[in-house]
Amino acid sequence: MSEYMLETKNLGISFGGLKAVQDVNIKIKKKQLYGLIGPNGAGKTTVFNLLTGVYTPTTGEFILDGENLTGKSQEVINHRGIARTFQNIRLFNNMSVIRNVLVGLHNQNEFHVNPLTSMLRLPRHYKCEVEMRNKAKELLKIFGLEEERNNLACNLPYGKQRKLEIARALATNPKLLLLDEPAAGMNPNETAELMDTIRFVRDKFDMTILLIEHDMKLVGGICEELTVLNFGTVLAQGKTDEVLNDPRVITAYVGEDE
Ligand SMILES: Nc1ncnc2c1ncn2[C@@H]1O[C@H](COP(=O)(O)OP(=O)(O)OP(=O)(O)O)[C@@H](O)[C@H]1O
Repeated sequence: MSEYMLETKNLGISFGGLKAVQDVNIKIKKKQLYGLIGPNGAGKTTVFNLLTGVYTPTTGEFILDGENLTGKSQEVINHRGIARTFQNIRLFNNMSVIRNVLVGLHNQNEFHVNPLTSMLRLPRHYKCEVEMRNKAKELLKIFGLEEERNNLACNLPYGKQRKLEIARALATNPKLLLLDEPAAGMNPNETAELMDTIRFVRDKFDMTILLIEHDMKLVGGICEELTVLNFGTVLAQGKTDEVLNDPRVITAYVGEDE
């Protein structure tokens, strides 16, 4: 069995003539907290879109826990174990907090009930509903959202909406969690709390986490290894401290500030 949860091999995609992502090779060990960083427009979100089936790679492949998922649909990829959050939060705003998590749980085989059982409201249907609500409550408790479970998602403060998005992604029982700029728009206190939450999720669920982030404090604080993208290709890769001190990486970011 592979020691890696995710391997990408020469992953790439072109849009018209533009090679948005090219020859990206990343290996993420099981239970690792791994960062994907790089200046604006470097191709980070495009890599997430490739790994979740939003885009089909033009070149290369990606393997999750030994299974090649290249070319599979978004639903299949999610079922096989990749879940994500988005740069701009995408919750079901007019649903309650708990409903948002229940939507994620409905995706799981464990909770699949024969449609006839549901239609006829047979005991199995109710048992499943109760189990799902309990599971959803458990998840909300972990994220400190249990008290607000019946509020509308849109009424949660920003930091809590971010947490709810992570809870909903976890409800699909993934092997790999992709977080797209989880600290975007957060103040330093919220960011510090989020760092604790991400570490906790990794430890509690033995989760492998790949995150895109611009906040270097967060990246340096929690990521064990990094890949830096620049103009769609890998600029540097390896242990976080070494990568962040790599002169090529510093130059790429200085260029961004100008
Ligand atoms: N569907 C698409 N059609 C055409 N070009 C695209 C498409 N999706 C992404 N691109 C291009 O791919 C490049 C990489 O964009 P991407 O959003 O992945 O960068 P990023 O590193 O996530 O940037 P940011 O940090 O600003 O979010 C950009 O030049 C972008 O315009």
